[in-house]
Amino acid sequence: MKSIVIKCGGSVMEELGDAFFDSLLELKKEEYQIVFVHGGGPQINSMLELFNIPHEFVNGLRKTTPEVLEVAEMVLSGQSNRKLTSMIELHGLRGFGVNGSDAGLLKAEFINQDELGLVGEITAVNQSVLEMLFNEDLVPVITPIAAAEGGMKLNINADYAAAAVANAIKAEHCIFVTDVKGIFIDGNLSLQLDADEIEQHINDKKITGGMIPKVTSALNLISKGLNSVMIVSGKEKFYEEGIWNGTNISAKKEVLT
Ligand SMILES: Nc1ncnc2c1ncn2[C@@H]1O[C@H](COP(=O)(O)OP(=O)(O)O)[C@@H](O)[C@H]1O
Ligand SMILES: CC(=O)N[C@@H](CCC(=O)OP(=O)(O)O)C(=O)O
Repeated sequence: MKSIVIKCGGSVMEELGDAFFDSLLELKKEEYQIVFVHGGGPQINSMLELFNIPHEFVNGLRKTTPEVLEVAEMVLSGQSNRKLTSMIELHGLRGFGVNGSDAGLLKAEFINQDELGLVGEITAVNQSVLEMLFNEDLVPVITPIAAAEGGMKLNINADYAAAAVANAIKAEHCIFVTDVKGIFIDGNLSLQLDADEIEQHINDKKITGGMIPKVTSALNLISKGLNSVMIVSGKEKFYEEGIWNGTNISAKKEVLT
């Protein structure tokens, strides 16, 4: 069975349109098993501001106190997951929302508790939960909250969560859906970038902020043998008749002859 992991960022969640879902249905027709992992960073920020809870990011990861975790889970699981799962359902697929901490789907350990608080990295993915959903032709929609030892929950960056799922199920593709068409360098969309170029662009501060966890995850996946990783926009068709629109991340750039 071939599968595809689609990470949908909070930046674009409210703007997903028919074009995005047309691409999704095309992939479904090609018999890909689809798995969603979603974010919701901007929505968590808004809710924290509403509650007057200070928020802070360290290297692109949210510093997560117990209070922040409660709001993050409420927004991710209660709002972002619900919205995305409903939209998937409305567009003809059968979405099934699941929190990463349910049934040990995502297991994690602390990254650096002193610096980041309740933030984790995924150590294991319980594939039997996903297989059960695949067997029922359901599309899992996973919230990036994971279970740690002792029943504690940890907040996971959604890009990292998507990469961990793609790696675990040996997906053919991992697609990072965001609010831009792909990676822009000096104002131009890059159709393909390799590991060396990405490292250079990060050093030169041409790839910054929320794009860094995406490219880091992408390179990690490529190094583990995943077939293709793309950064695409959720505002348009990202796949049509075998053609991907966006930035392809590769280990080494193909030399076109
Ligand atoms: N070189 C780049 N090309 C395109 N976007 C970039 C680049 N460097 C940083 N970004 C930023 O990354 C953002 C996407 O990441 P993020 O806001 O975390 O989205 P998401 O919620 O989809 O994960 C873009 O909106 C853009 O502001
Ligand atoms: C640890 C950490 O940073 N977790 C993220 C989880 C959501 C996320 O990653 O959402 P986007 O994909 O929309 O950025 C957060 O709390 O914002």
